[in-house]
Amino acid sequence: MAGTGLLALRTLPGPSWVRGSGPSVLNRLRDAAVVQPGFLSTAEEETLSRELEPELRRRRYEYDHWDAAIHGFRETEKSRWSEASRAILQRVRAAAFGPGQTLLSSVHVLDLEARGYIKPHVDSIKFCGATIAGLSLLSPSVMRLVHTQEPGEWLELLLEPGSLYILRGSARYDFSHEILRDEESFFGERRIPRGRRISVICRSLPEGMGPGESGQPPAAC
Ligand SMILES: O=C(O)CCC(=O)C(=O)O
Ligand SMILES: [Fe+2]
Ligand SMILES: [Mn+2]
Repeated sequence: MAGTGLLALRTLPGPSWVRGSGPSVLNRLRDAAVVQPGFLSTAEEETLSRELEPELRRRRYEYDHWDAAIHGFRETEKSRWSEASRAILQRVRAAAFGPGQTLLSSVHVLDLEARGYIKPHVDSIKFCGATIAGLSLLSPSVMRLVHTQEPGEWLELLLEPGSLYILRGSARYDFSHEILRDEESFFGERRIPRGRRISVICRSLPEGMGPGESGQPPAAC
């Protein structure tokens, strides 16, 4: 019979929605790249998608330039929300941000179609502060983080619908992040078929910048 000690050893590498190139990077990013599966209830997922759908549908998917980070997407910066959605966003704030952090006044809503994807990038340090927190709706996806100086160091996050991810500190500044396209959408051996995915992303303002001084952040921050 296996003792509890052995069981603990076997499950040590971390939660089943985070994988990495090794124990050192998993340990270092333990609090910097976080996934909370099931953060949203089914009712909350529906509240958000019902509210977002009509606004998104007015826009056309963009494919843009060969060097753009995001392909097959439409997006909006949303600052007016229903009361039910405001309560959800308040929970995100409490879960992801510290009391000293100010958030960008509008929330980034990104709709990736089934063949849409996001190439590796680091969010602009001019417009975004130390913390990025995103809710995922509709389709699961895999977010990959790769160290910008040490490409052998990586992390993969399994983002199920209803999950919240948080990137802060080193995960946000020292690693690029990307959302894998359908053909490459694997979490380890496990195939994660990509459908349409909507993300709702809250970001902190760069330190020392008041809410009125942020200027106009670019569409994809
Ligand atoms: O869709 C997401 O969760 C991430 C989007 C992203 O990386 C960005 O807009 O900079
Ligand atoms: Fe990003
Ligand atoms: Mn961006």
